Amino acid sequence: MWSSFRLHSHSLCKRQAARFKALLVNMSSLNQGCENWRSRLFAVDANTSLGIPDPFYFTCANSSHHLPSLNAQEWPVLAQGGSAHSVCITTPQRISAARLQKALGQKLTQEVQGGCKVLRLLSYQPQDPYGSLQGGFLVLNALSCPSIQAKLQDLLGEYKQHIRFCSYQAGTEGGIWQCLWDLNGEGKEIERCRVLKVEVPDPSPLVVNIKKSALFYKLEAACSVLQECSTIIPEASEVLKLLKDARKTVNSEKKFPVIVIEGLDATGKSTLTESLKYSLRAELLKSPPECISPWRKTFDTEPTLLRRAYYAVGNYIGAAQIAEAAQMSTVIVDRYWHSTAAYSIGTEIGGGVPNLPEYHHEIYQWPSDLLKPDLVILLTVSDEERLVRIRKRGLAETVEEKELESNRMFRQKIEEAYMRMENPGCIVVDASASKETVLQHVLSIIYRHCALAL
Ligand SMILES: Nc1ncnc2c1ncn2[C@@H]1O[C@H](COP(=O)(O)OP(=O)(O)OP(=O)(O)O)[C@@H](O)[C@H]1O
Ligand SMILES: Nc1ccn([C@H]2C[C@H](O)[C@@H](COP(=O)(O)O)O2)c(=O)n1
Repeated sequence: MWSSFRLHSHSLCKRQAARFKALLVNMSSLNQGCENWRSRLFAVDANTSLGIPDPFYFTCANSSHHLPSLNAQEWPVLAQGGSAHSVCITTPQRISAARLQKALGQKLTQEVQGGCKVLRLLSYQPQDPYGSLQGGFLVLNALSCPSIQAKLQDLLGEYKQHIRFCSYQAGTEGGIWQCLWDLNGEGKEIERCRVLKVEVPDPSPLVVNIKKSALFYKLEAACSVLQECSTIIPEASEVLKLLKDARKTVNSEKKFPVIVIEGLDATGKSTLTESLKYSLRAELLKSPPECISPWRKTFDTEPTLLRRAYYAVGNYIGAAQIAEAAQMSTVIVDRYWHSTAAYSIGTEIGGGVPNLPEYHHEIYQWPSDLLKPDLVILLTVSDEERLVRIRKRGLAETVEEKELESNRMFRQKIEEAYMRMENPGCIVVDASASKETVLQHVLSIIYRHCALAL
């Protein structure tokens, strides 16, 4: 529709062209930010507990006619008479977009039950993956339910200025059609186009999303998120103030080694770091640093973008404290950058370990402006032993089998992400043995790597 307008406008007189321009402006607002929407590449994230083990990708027909059409059989919900709808968040302001993504996710999951699967959807324009990335959802309903579209339109009505709503239908020729809906007024269909098959795109929208909103490889990038949200979350200004104070006296030359202990919850980090502190007469620092921990709960309830910015800035505040402490003694750190990265990657990539980006991918690299430790130890224990330790600690008494299974996959993914970190990488230590055995094992590694006298 857009391209045919442009072609004809060449032959229009000035007045007609002006009227035409006004019509286009009108249409663009009607289309809810859907400029070039047909050239977008979509990624639907995996969700093992919803039975989608791998991500899948598609685009819609425009100039890329060489791509094959997606067959309705490839989306079984459509082939079997169910329905599919997508919601894309078009608001350009990233804090609002992140908060809307979280709110919509909760709303959709709560309100469209009964056979519906709400999957995370990301899309970008291939010529500008980072600048055009948008989040959203694909709602799959296995049951035939004619009222689902009306229900979704109703549910999404209050967000209509900030979203693009599409439905997907099986065509008589066996393909799939994407229909764009106008949520204003009568909720009319604006345009439809064929859904085309795409191979795994490079870069994957899922990875672009990690680099854009979950992992910050420069302090500046994390700070700008906290700055932007400081009007709505005053705690963000407090964190920035503490960062400024901490970095007033940064020592870049370490005189003593810095050793980081990493691992999943209840693998024995606190137990080991306390023992190391005593054995090595070292300073023990924790991450996030104590000075910002009063605001941890606040950021933990915020969307990924804000939450990870908080932890990232926490690492830089921690780095300033580490640098200072390393002037006087060996420093032991309970969690640091690898935790921020591994948990972000594990959370942002759906499904299991096979969906993680390959070894040596740039997302596994250390931020160039963050103080590097001399040694990173990753503690691992079996799932069974970890559960025993959690139960003994009394924090979680019962875990449903299904949840345990999906958590297991999640834990494996985080642990694998830890192991793929580079520069510095992690030395993996099986921490299933007794506390004393683990301590002696780790001490021997420290002596070997950090040239400390026995
Ligand atoms: N080697 C060990 N053998 C048996 N139990 C252990 C061992 N190390 C730690 N524990 C016990 O396991 C529980 C969890 O240990 P700890 O709190 O040190 O783990 P953590 O990794 O610091 O956990 P979190 O990250 O959740 O704070 C504690 O009850 C602790 O006493
Ligand atoms: N430097 C850090 C430290 C912690 N986190 C995040 C990762 C987990 O979500 C959580 C674990 O912390 P714990 O419960 O062991 O205190 O905190 C991070 O991202 N970066």
